[in-house]
Parts: sequence; structure tokens; C-alpha cells
Amino acid sequence: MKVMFSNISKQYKGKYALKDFSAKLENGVCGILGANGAGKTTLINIFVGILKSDNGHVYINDKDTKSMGKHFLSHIGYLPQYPQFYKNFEVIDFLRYMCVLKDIPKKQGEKRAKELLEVVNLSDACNKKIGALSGGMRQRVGIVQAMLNDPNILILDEPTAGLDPQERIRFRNLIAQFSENRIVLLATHIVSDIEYIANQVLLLKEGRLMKQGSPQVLIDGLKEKVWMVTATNEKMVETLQQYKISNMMRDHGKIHIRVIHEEKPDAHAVNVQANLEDVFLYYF
Ligand SMILES: Nc1ncnc2c1ncn2[C@@H]1O[C@H](COP(=O)(O)OP(=O)(O)OP(=O)(O)O)[C@@H](O)[C@H]1O
Repeated sequence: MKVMFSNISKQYKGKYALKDFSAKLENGVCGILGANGAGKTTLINIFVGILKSDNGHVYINDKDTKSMGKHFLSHIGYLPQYPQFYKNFEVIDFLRYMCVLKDIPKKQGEKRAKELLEVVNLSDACNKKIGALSGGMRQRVGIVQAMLNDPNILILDEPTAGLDPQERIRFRNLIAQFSENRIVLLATHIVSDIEYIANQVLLLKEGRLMKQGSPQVLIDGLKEKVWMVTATNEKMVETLQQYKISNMMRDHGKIHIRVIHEEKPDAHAVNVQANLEDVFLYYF
């Protein structure tokens, strides 16, 4: 599978939400990482056809999606940022309903729904009302509905918002599992959602693509730019004012400060291994 975004722009009231966005995606997990308001949802909405761009094109396997008509949707599975569920529906009835909307034949849909519920470990909740599920279980129902039509592009907009750490890890593992032979496009501002599973990361800032690459390539770009400074209270204030700080920890009366800076911030500063969170802070 190949997806190409070509020079996509979108303005709201004269302000760019997305400007000349171009990128190529291939099979695997692609994380779109950006702060609030960076343009992630705008990009996704344009991709799935909810929103029209002012300029630009999206291509799937070199075909312009504008020329693909309804057929385009058979490629797509989509979990929106704020999915709406019918709380009084049982899980299985909701999935049957989604099959109807997606034009999936009854028998095939039923089989697929049950298989997917098993994969996401929700078989036992099949006849539970959606309103009685936890946030994490509801998100898993969301991913099942997105996968019903066996899409080769799965699009997830902030899928782990509101999940506890255990559910977040479970969800992350599921996404990694679903990324075999398909493109998973995952928008988030939570670095840990993609740090370990993304093959490619797109850093989006104020509607523009700042940087793109594998997590390792992005991390390597910060080589010798992340430092550990051990400080006293007095020096801590000075360091906080002067530098970008990615972490701070007090330990036995000392303060360990993680500084992101081009040059050694202090004679005793020690160079440390960068991580994706440092990359995020460096560019934002
Ligand atoms: N319907 C709209 N009308 C006006 N401005 C909008 C509209 N939708 C989005 N915007 C603006 O476009 C910019 C990009 O918004 P978008 O929702 O795409 O960002 P995001 O990265 O998804 O943010 P978040 O992480 O908060 O969901 C923001 O400045 C936002 O205020």
C-alpha cells in the first residue's frame, strides 16, 4: 500500500490549519505527532473525505482519491477523535449496524465482528451494552468497527485519550498487530503512543511538516544535544530560565535536570541518549 499527500492546504478564516503538507506513507505504523492545534485532525478529516482541502491531492497507490468515488472508502478504516456510540446498543448489535452502514454482507460481517472481538479480547462483552463498558473497552469496540471492512489503511485520531496506562499499552500492542500489511496512520500528541511502534513519524507544527523519519533517525538527529545537569536550587532556577528542559528529578538533595541544547550547558554536564520525547520538545 502507498499513500501520498501532495501539497495539501486548508485555511480557516484566513489562517492556515495545514500548509503545503506533502508526505509519503508505506505499510506500517505512521505516527503524526503534533501539539494541540497542529493540524492533525484537519489532515485526517481531509484524508477520509469529511473535509475538503483548499489545495492539494491525496493518492492511494498512485490514484487520486477524488477520482475513486465510493470505492475509496473500501480501503479505509477510521476511528475518530471523539467516536459516538449508541450507549443502549449491545456491542454485537452496534457492530451489526456498522456492517450495514459499510455495506458488508450479513454473514460475512457477523463472522468478522466475532473474530475481531476475540482479537481485542472482548468476546465476553459481546452482549454487554456499550454504556456499561470502560473507556478502554469502548475504544477497543471502536477499533473493531474500524476494522470490520478489513481496510488496508487504518486511521486513528488520538485513540488513547482517556485510557489508563494498562489500556494504553494494550491498545498500542493491538495497533502494532494490525499494522501487518497495512498502513496505520495514528495522530497523537502523546509521544509514548508511537515511540515503540511507529516505523515512521511525521512531526506537524502549526500546519506544517517540520520533520519526518523513523523514530531512530529523529532521535539520532539529537545526538550530543541532550545533557544531564546536576544542580543546586539556585542553579536550577538559572538553568530553567536559560534552556529547554525535558525532565527534572530531585534525588538525595540534588536536582538532576535533562537539558536539550546544541552546546554543553555546563562544564559538568554529561551527554545522555536522546529519546522521542526530547525530539518532540526540541522541535516544538
Ligand atoms: N472548524 C474550524 N473552524 C475554525 N478553525 C478551526 C476549525 N477546525 C480547526 N480549526 C483550527 O485549525 C487548527 C488545526 O486544528 P486541528 O483540530 O486540525 O488540530 P489538532 O492537531 O488535531 O489539535 P488537537 O490535538 O487539539 O485535536 C487549529 O488552530 C484550530 O483552532
